[in-house]
Amino acid sequence: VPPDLRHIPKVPIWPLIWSYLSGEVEERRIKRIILPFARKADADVVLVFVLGQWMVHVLDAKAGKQFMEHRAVRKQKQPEEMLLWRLTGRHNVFTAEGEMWKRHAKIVHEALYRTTPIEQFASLARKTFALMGNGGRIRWSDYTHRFTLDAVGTTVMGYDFEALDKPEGPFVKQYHEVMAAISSPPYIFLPSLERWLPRRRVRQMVDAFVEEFRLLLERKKQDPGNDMITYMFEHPDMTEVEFRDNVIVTFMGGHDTTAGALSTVVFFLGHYSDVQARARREILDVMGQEEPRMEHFAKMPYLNAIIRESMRYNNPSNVTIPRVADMPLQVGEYVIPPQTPIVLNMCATLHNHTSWGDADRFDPDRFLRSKTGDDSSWIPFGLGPRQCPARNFSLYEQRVMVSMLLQRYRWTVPEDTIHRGYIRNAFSPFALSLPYDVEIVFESPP
Ligand code: HEM
Repeated sequence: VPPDLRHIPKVPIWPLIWSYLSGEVEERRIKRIILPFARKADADVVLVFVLGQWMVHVLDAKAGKQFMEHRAVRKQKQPEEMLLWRLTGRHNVFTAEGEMWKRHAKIVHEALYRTTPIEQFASLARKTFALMGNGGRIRWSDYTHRFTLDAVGTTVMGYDFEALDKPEGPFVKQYHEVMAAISSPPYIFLPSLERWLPRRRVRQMVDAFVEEFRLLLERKKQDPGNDMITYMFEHPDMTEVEFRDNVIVTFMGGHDTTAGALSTVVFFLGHYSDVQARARREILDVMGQEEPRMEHFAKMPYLNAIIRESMRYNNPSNVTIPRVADMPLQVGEYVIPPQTPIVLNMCATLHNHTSWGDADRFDPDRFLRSKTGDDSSWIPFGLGPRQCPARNFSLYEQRVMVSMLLQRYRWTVPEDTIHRGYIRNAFSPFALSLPYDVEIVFESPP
């Protein structure tokens, strides 16, 4: 450990290395190694060995705010070679900094604000139910991916990928192939491999996919609609490359994350039948058999609490992109030296016993009990100016899907589920928590 970091409690290195080598998912590593260590050390700021360097992990929202809202803090530069950046480009709201970020953020936030289409989410939910028919045993996690892909396609890009109707359609297939190739673990953990063993075919695949987006934008210019791209075009000072990169990054940020959240919340509702029954009573009282409207959701505190609790319990996003500063930073009781990478560990913050009490219990009511201070620690979308610009978009997408499911089906988790005991997430090179093979038994109420 560098001498200027030795004052910070250090998570033991060998269990971490073993965890990386065994392919353990990020969320398990945090709950099994980092959180118990921090609890024993009574620390909310710890050092964690990641990808060959020591990083500061912040496990508490108050300390998180100190650096995530600090003006001198910026995202750490990620390895140039990673093909993920070839895909997203570098001229977008996710990668830009300073004044350039402000410019992108203004346009993307404004466009997203105008694109929270409850009716469109509802129409795609209906399409999903038509495919599910009367129910039966269904691999729900597949449906969530198809639903969110079409949601982001139609609303952000004004383009229907038809992932629900044609899961093997050309665009969807191309997208999955590109993602699988750029997520190859050896190249994620050792990005310089791309220099020594360049993958020409994968580069061509990525470039071809990026070109698809460019063509889509070109077509959109002739055929505007009620979508984010059309609204972005109202800003003629943006370049073609900036339009394209923002659309790709929004498309990518908007799909897997919400799919994971929808898999988790429906799993928990299937697991806790009393929670499901109470939620159904609430939504039927408010909506009856009507289609959801924005004003309905203000009258559904329990549904909102369930979604919040589910995101607290298994947040799709475990850690932020590392941040750095050119000056020393006070974080909690520690001074962090300049250039030290710091991450907000959202998974740990959302399971911190000091803020949440019995953090391992699934308890939506915790959000309904007054004045617990819980809200300030509920940070699944990050913190500060760079927190997720699409948090409302995603929350409404979840509210629409779950409320409409409750109107139409009852469901349970099958006895032989692989998720007995705890919900299992797939391995993700981008440290996401996305449950896999979530099978649910749906039945239509008589
Ligand atoms: C459950 C769903 C989602 C979760 C948990 C989530 C989480 C996050 C988090 C934690 C960040 C901040 C990362 C950091 O600070 O390093 C972020 C940023 C971002 N998210 Fe989301 N997100 C979700 C859905 C979406 C959706 C639906 C979209 C687009 C339609 C989206 C687009 C973005 C973009 C563009 C950024 C970068 C913002 C910036 O750097 O200024 N996200 N998200």
